[in-house]
Amino acid sequence: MSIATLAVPSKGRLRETALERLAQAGWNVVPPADARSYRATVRGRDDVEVAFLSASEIARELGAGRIDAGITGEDLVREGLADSEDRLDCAARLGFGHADVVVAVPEAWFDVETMADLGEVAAGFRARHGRRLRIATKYWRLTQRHFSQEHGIQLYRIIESLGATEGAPAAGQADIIVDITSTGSTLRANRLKILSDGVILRSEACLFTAKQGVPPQIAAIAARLSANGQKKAAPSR
Ligand SMILES: Nc1ncnc2c1ncn2[C@@H]1O[C@H](COP(=O)(O)OP(=O)(O)OP(=O)(O)O)[C@@H](O)[C@H]1O
Ligand SMILES: O=P(O)(O)OC[C@H]1O[C@H](OP(=O)(O)OP(=O)(O)O)[C@H](O)[C@@H]1O
Repeated sequence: MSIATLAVPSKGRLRETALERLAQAGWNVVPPADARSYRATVRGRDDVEVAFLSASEIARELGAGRIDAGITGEDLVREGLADSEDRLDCAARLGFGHADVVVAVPEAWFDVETMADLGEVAAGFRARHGRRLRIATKYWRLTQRHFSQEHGIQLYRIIESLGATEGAPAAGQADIIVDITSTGSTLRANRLKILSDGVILRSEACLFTAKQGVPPQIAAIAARLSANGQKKAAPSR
């Protein structure tokens, strides 16, 4: 059997739980002897190699076909790769790292509750303000798809935001935002509200694989992770 490569987040909020879930499914990742190394092994297995990469690098490496599987956030895969739905499968939803990618507008926009309302605002924006509606986000691909393809809204400008996106409207850098939210407290603190049909993606950590040519050892761990995830989602009474 040839060696399959599985990528796991090297840092950040997904790393520890990803390693825990793998261990529960029977794969104990053995940390590399040299802490600076980004390669590790799985105890008792010589048919798997573990690569520690950042969560967004995992999406890129899956897209490039350089790894057989990777645990990362669905938002990073859908945003990072143009054709991810055609090429990659979420082979196991892992039940952690939950975050929604949402469209949020200032709470003070009382008349704007839906994407259709926002479309009307966008259409009249230039006439009223002399410029297009500005959307601060780092999710430009998901934003374009949601606004242009799904809701037919074409008149807007994306302002690239790499941090503190929720602060952009108050700072006058943008009018509205597209960002992830988990507890909602950052949106509330910045007096932003989610549109009723403004949830673009409900993301969680997943084990991603290519749609075709999945090595058998990866298919096996995906099935165990998936079964364990379902047990967690529906605890017995
Ligand atoms: N409250 C949250 N804030 C940000 N990301 C969250 C939150 N909850 C879950 N996530 C998920 O965690 C993932 C990002 O993890 P993390 O922030 O550790 O990586 P990162 O630092 O963004 O990665 P990289 O270093 O590659 O940019 C995303 O898939 C995101 O959806
Ligand atoms: O809905 P909430 O629970 O408030 O979480 C959402 C916030 O958490 C994340 O930021 P974080 O402070 O973790 O920094 P990051 O953007 O660097 O990940 C994210 O970018 C949001 O701003």
